[in-house]
Amino acid sequence: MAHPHHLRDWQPADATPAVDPRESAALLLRDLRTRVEGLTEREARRRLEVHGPNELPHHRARQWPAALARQFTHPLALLLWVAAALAWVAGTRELATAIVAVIVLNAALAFWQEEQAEQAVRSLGEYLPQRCQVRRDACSRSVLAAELVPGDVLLLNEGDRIPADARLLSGAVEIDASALTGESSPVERAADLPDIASRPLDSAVLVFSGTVCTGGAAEAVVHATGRHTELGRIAALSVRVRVAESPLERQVRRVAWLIAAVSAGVAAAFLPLGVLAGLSWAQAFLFAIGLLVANVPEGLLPTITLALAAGVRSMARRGALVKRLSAVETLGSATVICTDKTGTLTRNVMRVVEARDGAGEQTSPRIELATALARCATADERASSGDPMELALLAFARTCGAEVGAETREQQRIRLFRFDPHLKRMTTVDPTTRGVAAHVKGAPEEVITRCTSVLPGSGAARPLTYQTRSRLVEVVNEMADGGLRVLAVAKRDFTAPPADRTTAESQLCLLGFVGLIDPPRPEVAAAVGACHSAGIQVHVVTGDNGRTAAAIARQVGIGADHVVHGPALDEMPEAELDRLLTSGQEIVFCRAAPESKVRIADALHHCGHVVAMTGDGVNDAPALRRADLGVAMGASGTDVAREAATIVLADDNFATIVGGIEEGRRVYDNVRKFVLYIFAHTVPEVLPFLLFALSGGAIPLPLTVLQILAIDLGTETLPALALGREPAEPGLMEQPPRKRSQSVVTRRMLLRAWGIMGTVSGVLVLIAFFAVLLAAGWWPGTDVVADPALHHTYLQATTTSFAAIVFCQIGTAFAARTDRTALRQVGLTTNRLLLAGCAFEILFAAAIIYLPSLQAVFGTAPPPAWAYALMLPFPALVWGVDELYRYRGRTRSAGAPERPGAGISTASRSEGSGDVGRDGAPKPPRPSGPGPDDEMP
Ligand SMILES: Nc1ncnc2c1ncn2[C@@H]1O[C@H](COP(=O)(O)OP(=O)(O)OP(=O)(O)O)[C@@H](O)[C@H]1O
Repeated sequence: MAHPHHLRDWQPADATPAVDPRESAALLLRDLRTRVEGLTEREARRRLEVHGPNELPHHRARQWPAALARQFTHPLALLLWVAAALAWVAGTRELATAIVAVIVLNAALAFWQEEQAEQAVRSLGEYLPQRCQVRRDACSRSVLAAELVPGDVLLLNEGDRIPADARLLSGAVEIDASALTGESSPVERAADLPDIASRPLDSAVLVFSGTVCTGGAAEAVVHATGRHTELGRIAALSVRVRVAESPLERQVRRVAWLIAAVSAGVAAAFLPLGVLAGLSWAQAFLFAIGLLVANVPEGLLPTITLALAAGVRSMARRGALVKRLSAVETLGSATVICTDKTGTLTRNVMRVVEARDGAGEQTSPRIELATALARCATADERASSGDPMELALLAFARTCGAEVGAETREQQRIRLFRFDPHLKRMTTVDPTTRGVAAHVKGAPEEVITRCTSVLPGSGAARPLTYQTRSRLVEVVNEMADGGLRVLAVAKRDFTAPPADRTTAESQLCLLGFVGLIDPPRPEVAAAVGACHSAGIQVHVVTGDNGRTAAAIARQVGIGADHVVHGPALDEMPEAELDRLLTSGQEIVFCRAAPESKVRIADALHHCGHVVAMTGDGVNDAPALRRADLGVAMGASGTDVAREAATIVLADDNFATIVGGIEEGRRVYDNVRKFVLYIFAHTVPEVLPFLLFALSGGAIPLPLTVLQILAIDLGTETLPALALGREPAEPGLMEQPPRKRSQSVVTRRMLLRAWGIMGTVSGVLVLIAFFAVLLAAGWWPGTDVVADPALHHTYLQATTTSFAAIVFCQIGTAFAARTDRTALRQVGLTTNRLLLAGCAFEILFAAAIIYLPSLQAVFGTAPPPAWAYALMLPFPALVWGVDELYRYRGRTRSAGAPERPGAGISTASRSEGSGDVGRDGAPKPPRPSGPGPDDEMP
């Protein structure tokens, strides 16, 4: 862009025009060099260059030096520092150095992992940039909030986040300024209120960036953007992303501490044992430290954070933006989804497919009906902005010959009583040739009760009789049963504008009904099926008619045997609601007020469910906050809902929630695989030490301390990380949801890690060790240090132990890839990272065994070739025994009675057409009962 030089040289800081936003609107417009019609697009671009983007300066969320320092000072690291100091004091400088190297490496790795996690969450903002409506070149358009400039005319609506500081020009809004002022009750702001407040924040004509519009509509002129706004000045950046510790991380931290305490205990116990076995105190001390260092699980926590962050990333790719790391995990344990209908289950692309006259008959629509629809709307067909339902109604009105231009409509309109989700109707008062008329549209039951006459397909209006009324109810039910959204349209003529809403909406003449079709999204039925086999129930909570909602629900396979009407829900006692929600039926809550969602979320939570609740409107915010997982609509939802929610669906699609649940389950599973793998090495590492101690020194130590360090902190790291990236296991979505209280470490996991894979590895390692020693003529009690020939054999034997553990851990890694299924089903090569990790593991081990410089440090000597032949089957043996254990588990559970939670899938399949329930109602998804997966005490 060509700019005069003086403009380009301007610093944004000096560029704010010195205006007083509290002067009169006319003066302010003049000072900002703008008009009610808005800036021109070209001028807006120019100003953007001058004032800079409407963004707050990014101060990095994390101060990296502090974050790095934390990695060196967390309790587990401190434990290692103590060990290093002790090693130094004991005179073993190289061990001390090795421990310090371990601390540094670990800190670097943890820092990098956390940085990655931060980055994953931070970048989410870029997926969902805030947009706002402005008027430019006299037309309304949607622009990025970051491109707003002083002088822009903002069009504010219910649910919008205020993107900049502005002065109202017309209209009135209700503002929630709690983010800025801490005041939680909404305040009234209107263009024509007197401005008598002492501080600008309280001014009745100003609105500020960072607050939200919870009701009403207004136009306002922007006077400050970016860091010149009040929000920018107080630098109270509202933190959108919370990186609080998740329950999973808390649990793992506990486990890490438990292991650290056990290792410290084992190390302390080793001291006297070692001395009894004939070691000097100094040597025993050294081994104790080695044991301690080897078993402190330093890498556990950051790796889990990284796994969660990877989950956040891949969910974002699937269209679900998660604002909190822990939500990934919560999603994986969801047991119930409460979903909206329009836009989530359906496509929100509406079309009028049926019209009836005031008597309920199918005739060609009269112009009165079309005119009422054209007048009673806020959408703009030409700009295709506004509610999709209204756009469909306008299109229909146009084909019936009505004038649907938004501009004339708004100019002529005398009053607008907005759509209210509680009243379920809206009304406008517009001029007619003979005076004025109130045009009403809304839910049929709300409108019919306010009618006293009907307009048939031809001829004059006639009184609404009792018979006609029952006929109308039948007609509406018939239309709704076909899945149509039915709206009633009515009008009343006045000589002068009615005084209030009640008058405008009384003694109406029913003009007819329109039925809109909104087909289900094609992918939803499969997603609902997936929920059912995963033991997840789906309830529908909608403001729409029960029959319409039930019809749509059935089309996508949701049970919908029980339809609960809003008023009935309001009167239902808590106990009955709890009973209903635990009955295992899938329920359609219809004509529900937004507050009902809070009640449903609370009741479900009370019954032990983990609830994902969707919402899009301002009134949904409390429910979104209250549910375990608030899910907001990214495309059609309001800013308010998006702020309150934990997850934002970029595409508003129900199927995306289910994708998120699968992702959450996968991440949780992978963390467990990773923990299993890390745990399994304990036995083959500790067993040699115990043998040495218990034999009273007759058996030389089969493994050195530095070799243990090389395994735990060298060869094993990459395969462990790779397990965190394992693809979803087959049958993952056929498992019932896990219990909310279930611990990551279960008894079954410990049995596999220590009892099966660990024990097998331990035995194999000792076999290899003794084979090398015995082959060279060693016998228990022979001193391997005194005899130089035997000493070399001893070095070869310990190296063989080291190599054997590496071999066994490769088998463990492959076994850990699956929790229940056979590895054949998972596929041997499906985790490329793991293959690479194992290759690294082997290269690293080879370097330690064969590079002379490393041989000196780690005390290694290349084992004889036949020892490798002996060890070659080790991976297959370790994996094979675990494979047998899993096989036994599968055959057992196949013989056992069906697990609860899988009930839903069976019910829905056996009854066909997704008609879940009836008598064979699905069981509520109860996570698997006590069994081998029993929680840790
Ligand atoms: N713009 C409108 N004008 C008049 N009536 C409306 C309008 N929008 C909705 N209604 C009526 O109010 C009822 C409830 O609408 P609301 O938007 O609250 O439902 P909802 O909860 O969004 O439904 P869904 O779950 O399908 O998204 C609708 O069934 C319809 O009868």
